Amino acid sequence: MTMKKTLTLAGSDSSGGAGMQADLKTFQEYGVYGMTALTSIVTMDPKAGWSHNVYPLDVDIVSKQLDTILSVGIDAMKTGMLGSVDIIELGARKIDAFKLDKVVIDPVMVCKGEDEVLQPENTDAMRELLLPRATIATPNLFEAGQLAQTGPLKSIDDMKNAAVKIIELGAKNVVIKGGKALQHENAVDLFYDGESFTLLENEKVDTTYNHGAGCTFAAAITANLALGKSVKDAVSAAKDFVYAAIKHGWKLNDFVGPVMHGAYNKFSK
Ligand SMILES: Nc1ncnc2c1ncn2[C@@H]1O[C@H](COP(=O)(O)OP(=O)(O)O)[C@@H](O)[C@H]1O
Ligand SMILES: Cc1ncc(COP(=O)(O)O)c(C=O)c1O
Ligand SMILES: [Mg+2]
Repeated sequence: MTMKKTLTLAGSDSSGGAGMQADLKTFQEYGVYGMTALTSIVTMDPKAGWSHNVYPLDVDIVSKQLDTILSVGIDAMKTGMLGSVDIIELGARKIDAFKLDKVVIDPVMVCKGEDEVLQPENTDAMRELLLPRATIATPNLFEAGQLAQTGPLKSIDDMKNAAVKIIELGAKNVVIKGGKALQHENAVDLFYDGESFTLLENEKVDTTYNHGAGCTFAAAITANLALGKSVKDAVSAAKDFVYAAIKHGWKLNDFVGPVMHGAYNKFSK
């Protein structure tokens, strides 16, 4: 039996809901074979309100993981938390060297519940080196404002303006996640392919158990691309997948509630 193969170049979320853990759980739900190049390890401090610490890995270790995986070959890839500018540069070089053409860039800058950009120096490198190589970029509202350098996005018109800038910066497609952050009765995402805008909407689930939603969404897009869907269809399928995951989000402890990565197959099919 042959399987479609996917790569995630991402960080480890020790609490299991986001990062490469979310990616692998999502790939499994789609029946694609997931491989991981780990960039950084994130720990949470239970004595300090679950505040996050990021430990980037040495770029040589990341490079060796990528060589292992790319020697096998992949059908699609995603990036998540990248850890350092060196790792971003490495990712860009490998995308070029292996002519990777289904590339989902999830430009992770913040973790939910944290209000600071974890590694500000990475933002410029992602804008300059990864957007031009993106089949699709999947920023949340905050990240889209940072990449497009428009300041905070507060409306769908602001999202459209930022989407145009992100395409000008080189991404072939972009989906800006309005999610919970946008003041709107629904959870609205804006998809733009450089020609027309499409709004993806569903009910806004009233929950704080949404840890890992963005990673799960980007991983679902990646899996759908690997399976041969068009970019637009992959995004639309991923939106339904992550909606179910959020709807069935659950409490892990007093600080965090992850999405239920497998909820779509369990409850919505
Ligand atoms: N409360 C919610 N109800 C329904 N969908 C949501 C909710 N929060 C986020 N989403 C959706 O989940 C996906 C991930 O978005 P978001 O949580 O904003 O990303 P991130 O985790 O990167 O900040 C998007 O499709 C967004 O619209
Ligand atoms: C390793 C890692 N990647 C990505 C994220 C971002 O997760 P989300 O899907 O909630 O945007 C986090 C947040 O904790 C993380 O720890
Ligand atoms: Mg995110």
